[in-house]
Amino acid sequence: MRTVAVVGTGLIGTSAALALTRRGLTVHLEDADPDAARTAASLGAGVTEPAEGPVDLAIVAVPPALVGKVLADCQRRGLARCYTDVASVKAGPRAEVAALGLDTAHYIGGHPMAGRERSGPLAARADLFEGRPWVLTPTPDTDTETLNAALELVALCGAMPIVMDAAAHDRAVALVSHAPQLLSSLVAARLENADETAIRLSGQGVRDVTRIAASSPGMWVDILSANAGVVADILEEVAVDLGETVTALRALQASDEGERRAGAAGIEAVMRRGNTGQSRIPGKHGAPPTRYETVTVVLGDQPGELGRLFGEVGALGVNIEDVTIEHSTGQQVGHVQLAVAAGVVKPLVTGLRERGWAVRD
Ligand SMILES: NC(=O)c1ccc[n+]([C@@H]2O[C@H](COP(=O)([O-])OP(=O)(O)OC[C@H]3O[C@@H](n4cnc5c(N)ncnc54)[C@H](O)[C@@H]3O)[C@@H](O)[C@H]2O)c1
Ligand SMILES: O=C(O)C(=O)C[C@]1(C(=O)O)C=C[C@@H](O)C=C1
Repeated sequence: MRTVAVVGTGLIGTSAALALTRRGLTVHLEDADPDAARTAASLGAGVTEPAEGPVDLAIVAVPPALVGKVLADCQRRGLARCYTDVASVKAGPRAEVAALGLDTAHYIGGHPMAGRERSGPLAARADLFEGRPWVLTPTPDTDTETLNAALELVALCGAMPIVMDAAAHDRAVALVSHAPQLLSSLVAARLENADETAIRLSGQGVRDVTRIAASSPGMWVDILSANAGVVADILEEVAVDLGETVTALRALQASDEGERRAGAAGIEAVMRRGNTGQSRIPGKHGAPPTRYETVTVVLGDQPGELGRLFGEVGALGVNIEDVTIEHSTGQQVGHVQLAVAAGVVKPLVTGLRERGWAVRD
């Protein structure tokens, strides 16, 4: 594959385009909003000039409800030999593509399971898809060249292909993406009118749970409209759990000791079920979940400190598996939590302290 067109140069389109240009492919960028395409080009994601002939693959990266319409336009123009999309729901776009009588042999549905709570090209990252699952939903009439082009796209973006049926995909993402999005929004919604003194105490817990509550409402109405029934079923089950949790909490306040014990058992049960569910989430690259240790470094809020820290961790021969940065309101320092393999904690802590870093015990 040498030439690609990205139609829709928002977060996902531009991230894919950046990954592909870095691999030496020629990427042609277009968007209904010319500013978005120009911005993506200025980031090095490709060129805004149209291709002279059909490109090898066109990636339709527009909101889910527009996939059918935009694909129809691309196929009418003969933009590419093969087409894919990246929409967060798969059955709806596929039904629309069929209803519009489009060429289904040269179109394959796709969905990278990576994103951000921000939209637009400026939020794009070339490494957004690295190590992440990327679902492909071929049908019996998908032609082999199209499947291969999509597999090559996934590989070039550093992601892991997962072939699934569109309906099974939609049921799965209802559980691991769509319901969690609404639950995050519901938790964040409690903060809407909360007292400022409470908000100022926000630590990492509430930040972790509410990060995706900053996502685009318009995009999510579009996504949830195409998967509403399954998501509603999951939230109904959550509502039952919530009811039981409230009952357990009330019991914890009872004067009767037996009732209090039952309440504690109820809360412990929900915590344990949560532990079990959380531990099933795969680690990097789809590998079994790995237990990393956390080393917390206190960092002065000055330019370049983070880069210097990462450089020195690298010089100590330690691989950073994940990183979380916690800034407390009104503080001039941040806490950088480095997730590293358990075996390297001791030498890392010693090495960093020798180099003058404040490492928390
Ligand atoms: N945001 C995420 O976390 C995420 C993750 C995976 C997949 N997706 C899916 O990727 C797709 C794009 O999402 P995004 O987050 O990049 O959104 P975005 O809002 O950042 O970008 C969408 C872009 O599509 C453009 N567009 C709209 N109509 C168009 C048209 N008719 N022709 C050409 N361009 C048009 C918009 O101008 C915008 O630049 C969606 O289908 C979404 O479901 C999103
Ligand atoms: O991490 C985020 O910010 C996301 O929005 C990612 C996320 C997800 O739920 O995992 C959101 C929707 C997409 O369809 C795929 C990925």
